[in-house]
This record gives sequence, C-alpha cells and structure tokens, in this order.
Amino acid sequence: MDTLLTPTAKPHPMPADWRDFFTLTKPRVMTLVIFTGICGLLAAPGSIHPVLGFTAILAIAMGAGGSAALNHWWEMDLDAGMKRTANRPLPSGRMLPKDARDFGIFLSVTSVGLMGVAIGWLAAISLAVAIVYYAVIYTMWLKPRTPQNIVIGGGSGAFPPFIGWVAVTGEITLMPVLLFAIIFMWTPPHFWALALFMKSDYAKVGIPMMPVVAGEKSTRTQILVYTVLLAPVAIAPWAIGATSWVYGSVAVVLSLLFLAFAMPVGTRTRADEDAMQPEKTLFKFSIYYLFALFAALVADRLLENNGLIGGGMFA
Ligand code: HEM
Ligand SMILES: CC(C)=CCC/C(C)=C/CC/C(C)=C/COP(=O)(O)OP(=O)(O)O
Repeated sequence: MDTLLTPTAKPHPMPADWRDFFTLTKPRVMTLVIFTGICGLLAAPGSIHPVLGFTAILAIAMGAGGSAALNHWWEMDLDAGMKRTANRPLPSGRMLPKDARDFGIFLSVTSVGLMGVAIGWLAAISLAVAIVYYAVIYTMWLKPRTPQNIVIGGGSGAFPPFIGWVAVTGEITLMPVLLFAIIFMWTPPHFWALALFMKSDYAKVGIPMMPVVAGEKSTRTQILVYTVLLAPVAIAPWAIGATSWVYGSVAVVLSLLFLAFAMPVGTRTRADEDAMQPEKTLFKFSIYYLFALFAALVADRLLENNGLIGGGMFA
C-alpha cells in the first residue's frame, strides 16, 4: 500500500484492498479450474495423503490465480475498453500495475516451488508449463494476434486435472492426457458462445476473436464442429475401459445435451446481440457440463473403490 504514496505514483482515490487482490485471481473461473484439478486428483488410481492432496490443490489454485493476476496486469489497457472488464482493479485505478505484477509473479513462483518440494517435479513442471501457457503464450502472444488464440490457448486451462492426476501417480499415462483433451475440445464452444454475445466488446478493443475476424456464421459452425468432436473424447475414458458404465452413461447423456444446446446456436446464421438467448444458454450449460462430467469421473472411482460397480482398467 505504501507504494501508492511514493512521489512518482499517481494519487488513487480508492486504494486496493485484499478484495482487489482476490479479484486478480479470477475466483469465479478458478472454481471450475480447481474443481477439475481436485477431480483429476481423486479419480487417479492409488492414493495420496490428504495433507499432500490439499497441498497439490493449493499449488494449482495459486498457480492459476498467479497467472490470472499476470493476465490482469498485461491486459490493463484492453480491460479498460470493455464494459465487462472496465471495473477490474487495474483499469479502475484501484491498484498499481506493479503490485498486480508482483503478486502474480509471487503466486506463480511459489506455487511451482510448493508443488515441486511437497509433491514432485513432474507435477511442478506441468504446473509451470500451465502458468507460462496462460500468462505468456495465450495472454501475451496468441490472444492479440490470431483468432485461433483460444483453440491453441485452451491448452492452458486443460492442465489442472492432468496435474492433479500426475500429482498422485507421478507419471503421465493415457488417462491424464484424455482429461486434458476433454477440456481442450470443450474450450472453443465454451468461449465462442460467450464471444458471440460479447462480439462488440472485443471488436472495440481490436482483439481478433473468431466472431470478429471470421464472422458469426463461421464461428457458429466451428462451435458445432468442436461440440461434435468433444463427444468421443468425453466418452473415451469409458470406451478404453478406464471407467465403468456409470461415467460412460453420464458422458453420453451430457454429450447429447451439449449437442442439443449447440444445435440452435450452430444452425442460425446471425443474431443481434440482444437476441442471443441460445448462446447465453450454451455458455452457461458448458460450465455445468464440465462440473457434471468431472464429478461423474470421481463418483465412478469412488463406486469402484468401494466395490459397488465392476472395475474399469485401473480398478
Ligand atoms: C482460453 C480459454 C478460455 C477463455 C478465453 C475463457 C473465457 C471466459 C470468459 C471471458 C468468461 C467470462 C468471465 C468474466 O466475465 O469474468 C468466462 C467464464 C467462465 N469460464 Fe472460461 N474461458 C476459458 C477457459 C476456461 C476454462 C479452462 C475453465 C475451467 C475449466 C473456464 C471456466 C469458466 C467459468 C466457471 C466461467 C464463469 C464465471 C462466472 O460465473 O462468472 N473457462 N470464460
Ligand atoms: C493451473 C493453471 C495455470 C491454469 C490455467 C488457468 C486457466 C483457466 C486458463 C484458462 C484461460 C482463461 C480463464 C481465460 C479467460 O480468458 P481471458 O483471460 O482472455 O479473459 P478476460 O477477457 O476475462 O481477461
């Protein structure tokens, strides 16, 4: 806080408090990031001491929060130009940019150190890659340059269940890669649904999001394509015998529902921004979908562990 009083700093009428630092970590988005991380950890074969399990999740949360803070720092000027983001701690002037940057670096570095020392260096390296992927590759490099930003950049958010799994097993096998692939394929329909009804915001600040650059029709078609591609990936853990029919049937039902919600979005050519109910519904559903799918994975594991259902590959 004292930095606000240095002679070079501009006066700030509303100094940052802990709530602003918390906001930097994008807590609402991070609930799902942390949830999928916990699910990766709980669904993995073998066990981890609860204290170590908690530490691994704490490290994932710190890393995700730290990279989100760096995203706030880097995008301060962009955020100032969009209605959705203009009141964030930096564009609103409640926080000094360097405080956000230092907070982001501190959380990121500490998270990797904690993961390495407490859990293992494979999980720590994976976490470091996820942080660099979000803060540098996606935020600084891809996002301002290409409409494929979130297709490639989606890899950053796909890491948490992978890291959770690797924290338990200490090795990279097919299942954590599949969990990564599920979120990777899920990200385009998740984000482009929102980008359609936020198109004018992105256009205003010159971010080349798909609906701005390729147009609505192409974005809608691509939402459908990724939703169709997501289905076999989501069902794959059951198809390869790594889970039982419990996860399998939930995955099939959720995939059909996702398709049902994507269909009205994918098949219309364009709509005014104030008539985007199907897009808003799809965006909301995408979030419930991922919560439910990963919850089913854990439920499946717990049922198998307790001998209530016949085993998958790792039972
Ligand atoms: C490059 C990939 C992604 C992009 C560009 C993206 C973009 C967004 C944006 C712009 C919002 C609106 C947030 C706001 O207004 O503050 C949002 C909401 C959300 N995203 Fe994503 N997202 C991505 C990946 C993910 C991932 C990987 C997850 C979790 C696994 C996730 C979970 C959520 C959740 C839970 C919300 C709702 C937050 C709320 O309730 O306000 N997103 N996303
Ligand atoms: C463990 C670890 C490091 C996880 C990565 C965290 C993560 C969920 C990355 C996904 C990217 C994300 C939340 C993008 C939001 O888009 P944006 O940043 O473009 O959104 P904005 O316009 O709201 O700033």
